[in-house]
Amino acid sequence: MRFFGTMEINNKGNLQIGGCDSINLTKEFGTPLYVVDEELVRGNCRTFKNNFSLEGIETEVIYASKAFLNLAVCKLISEEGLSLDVVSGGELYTALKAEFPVNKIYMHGNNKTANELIMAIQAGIGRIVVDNKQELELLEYLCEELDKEIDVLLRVNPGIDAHTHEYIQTSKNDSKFGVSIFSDDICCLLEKFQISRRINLKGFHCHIGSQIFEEKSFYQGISVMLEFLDRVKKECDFITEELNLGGGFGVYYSKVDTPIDLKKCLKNMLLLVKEKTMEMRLTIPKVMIEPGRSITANAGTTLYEVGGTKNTYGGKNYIFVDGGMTDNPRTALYGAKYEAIVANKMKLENKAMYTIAGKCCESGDILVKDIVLPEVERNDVLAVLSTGAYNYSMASNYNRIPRPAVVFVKDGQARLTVKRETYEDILRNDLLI
Ligand SMILES: Cc1ncc(COP(=O)(O)O)c(C=O)c1O
Ligand SMILES: N[C@@H](CCCC[NH3+])C(=O)O
Repeated sequence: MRFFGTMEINNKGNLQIGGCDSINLTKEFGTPLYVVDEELVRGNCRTFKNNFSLEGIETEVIYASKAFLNLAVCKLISEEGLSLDVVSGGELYTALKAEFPVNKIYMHGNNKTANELIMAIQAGIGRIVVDNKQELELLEYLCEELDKEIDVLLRVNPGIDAHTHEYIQTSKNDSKFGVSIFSDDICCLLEKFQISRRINLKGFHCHIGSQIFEEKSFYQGISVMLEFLDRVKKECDFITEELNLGGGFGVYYSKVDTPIDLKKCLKNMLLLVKEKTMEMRLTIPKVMIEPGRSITANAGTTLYEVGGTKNTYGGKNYIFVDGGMTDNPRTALYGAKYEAIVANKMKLENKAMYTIAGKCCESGDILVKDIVLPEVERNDVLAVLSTGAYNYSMASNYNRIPRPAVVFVKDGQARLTVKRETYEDILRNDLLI
C-alpha cells in the first residue's frame, strides 16, 4: 500500500489528508465523499511544467479534463499555468464558465456535433483538434457561416500498440480516433486544409492510449510521428508547427502498477524530439503533452461509510459501502485494481480478507476484490485510494443514486467544490405527464 501527497495517520489513528481528519470530513460532508489533496494536484502540475522543458523547444502542458473536471479544477489548472483539453460541449461549457483562458483550450472528439463546434468557434478557443475529413468540411462550413477563422490540429493515428487495457487503447490501427498516418490520401487531406480560407492547420495530434507503463511506447510514438512529419514535409510540402503527443502516463493504483520515472521520461521525450528533428533536418515544432490521470488520480480518495459485512455460504467476506460503481465504475468496467484502508482504524493490524461491494443492484458492483484489512464493522469509514481520475467524471446516477460531494483539502482546511446531489437533483429533468 502506498500513501500519496499529504496523506498521514494522525494521533487518533485516523487517516488524515491535507491536514484534515478524514473522519471529521465524513461528519461534515457525509459519505460517499470524494476528497482531493489540492497540494498534490498542484505538485503534479508543476512536475509536468518543470520537467517537460528543454532549451530550444517550445512546450505546452495541457491538462486532459476528462480525468476530472469541475469549476474549481479549472481554476486550479489555470493558476498552475496549464492549458486545458476538453472533449465535449459540457467540458467546454465548464471551462468557459470558470473563465479559463480561452486561447489555452483545446477541443478534441471523434464526433463533435455542429453545436459543439459552433460553441468552440464562437468562444474563440485556442485549437480544435479535427478528427476526420467530414469534420473538416463541417468546420469549414460553420466558419464561413460565422465569419470566423480557427487554428486546428489534425488528430492522427500512429498505429502504436501500447500495452494497456483494450478499452483505453486509442492508437491501434482500428481505433475510432483520427486519421491513420499510413493512409494513402493524407496529402489530399492536407491539401484541403491548405486551401481553406478559414481553417489554419498548425500541426498534428496523437495519443497512444492511457495508463501506459512502458516508457518505450512514448519514445516509439515520437519516432513514428517525426517520421510522419518528415514524410508530409517531403510528399505534401507541409511544415508542421505544432506536435501534440497526448497523455497516457500510467499511475500507481495497486501493486500490479509500476509507473515510469516521469521526470526522466519527460526529459527524454524532448531530447528525442531534438535529436530526431536535427537528424531529419526538420524545424523543431512546438511540442505539447496532455496528461490527465497522472495529474489527479493519486490526489483523490473516496470515503465511504460501511453499512455492514456479510459472510456468504460460499465463503466470501463482503464489506458493504454506501457507494460503489456509481461513483467508481472502473473496477466493473476495466477490472481495475484499487487499494483501500479503514480510515478510522489505521493503527490496527490487518485481520481478514474482504471484498468491498457497493450498494447497486448489480453483482458486478465491486470496488475492491480480495483485500486484507483490520476487522471491519458497521459505521467504519472505508477509504479507497487513487480515485482522483475517471471516477467523479465517470460517475452515474444508476439506481437513482445521487453523486457524492467533492471536497478539496489543503493546510487543514476543507473546501466544498461540488455539492452532493439531492433526490431533487435526480428528478430535475423528469416530467410527470
Ligand atoms: C486525446 C487524449 N488526450 C489525453 C488523454 C489523457 O490521458 P491520460 O488520462 O491517460 O493521461 C486522453 C485519454 O486517454 C485522450 O484521449
Ligand atoms: N476512462 C478511462 C480512461 C480513458 C482515457 C480517455 N481516452 C479510465 O478510467 O481508465
